[in-house]
Amino acid sequence: MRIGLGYDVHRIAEGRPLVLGGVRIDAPFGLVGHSDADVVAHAIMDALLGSLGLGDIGQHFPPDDPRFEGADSLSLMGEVVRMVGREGYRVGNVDVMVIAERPKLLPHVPEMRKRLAEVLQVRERDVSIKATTNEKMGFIGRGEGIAAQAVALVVPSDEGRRMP
Ligand SMILES: Nc1ccn([C@@H]2O[C@H](COP(=O)(O)O)[C@@H](O)[C@H]2O)c(=O)n1
Ligand SMILES: C[C@@]1(CO)OP(=O)(O)OP(=O)(O)OC[C@H]1O
Repeated sequence: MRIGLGYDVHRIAEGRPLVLGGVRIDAPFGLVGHSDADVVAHAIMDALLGSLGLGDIGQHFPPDDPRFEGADSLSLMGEVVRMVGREGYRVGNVDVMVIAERPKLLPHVPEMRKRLAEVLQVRERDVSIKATTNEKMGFIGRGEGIAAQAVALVVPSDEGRRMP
């Protein structure tokens, strides 16, 4: 079993879509990025890559590469899951902390878990998404950005899956 850590942050702007954990959230603002700027997906991808010493997402999906302009981060995550598979591992579980002053994310967590579990090829209970505000402090507290932290465990592919 191996563990990895991921972190990402994107700036908030009006007129951009807000996509978190693969879910389009109705909000008067979104996140700025070359891709869809899904910080939750990006933090998980970096945690998975880190668990196996495979570098970071920028190495695999360069932010200046036109192929990734407006990219759906869940489809990039699918590629990372395949990389994990090629190393002889599968995803065990992931745990994510989203730091956002607004909007309220709790109502969207079940859908995020569902979408992420499909791509990560795990049970929904193996995808944990938690949210916190920054108590109005700093750039997140002022509503200038949203950040996410993730840890991921990967286990050898031939290790049996525990029954639900
Ligand atoms: N964007 C957010 C932030 C927080 N939550 C939920 O509210 C709880 C309290 O947050 P505090 O920052 O005041 O501790 C938190 O535990 C989450 O359940 C949320 O849904 N969306
Ligand atoms: C996935 C990528 C692709 O451009 O997304 P970005 O929106 O540029 O986001 P960032 O977290 O700054 O860098 C990761 C990139 O590899």
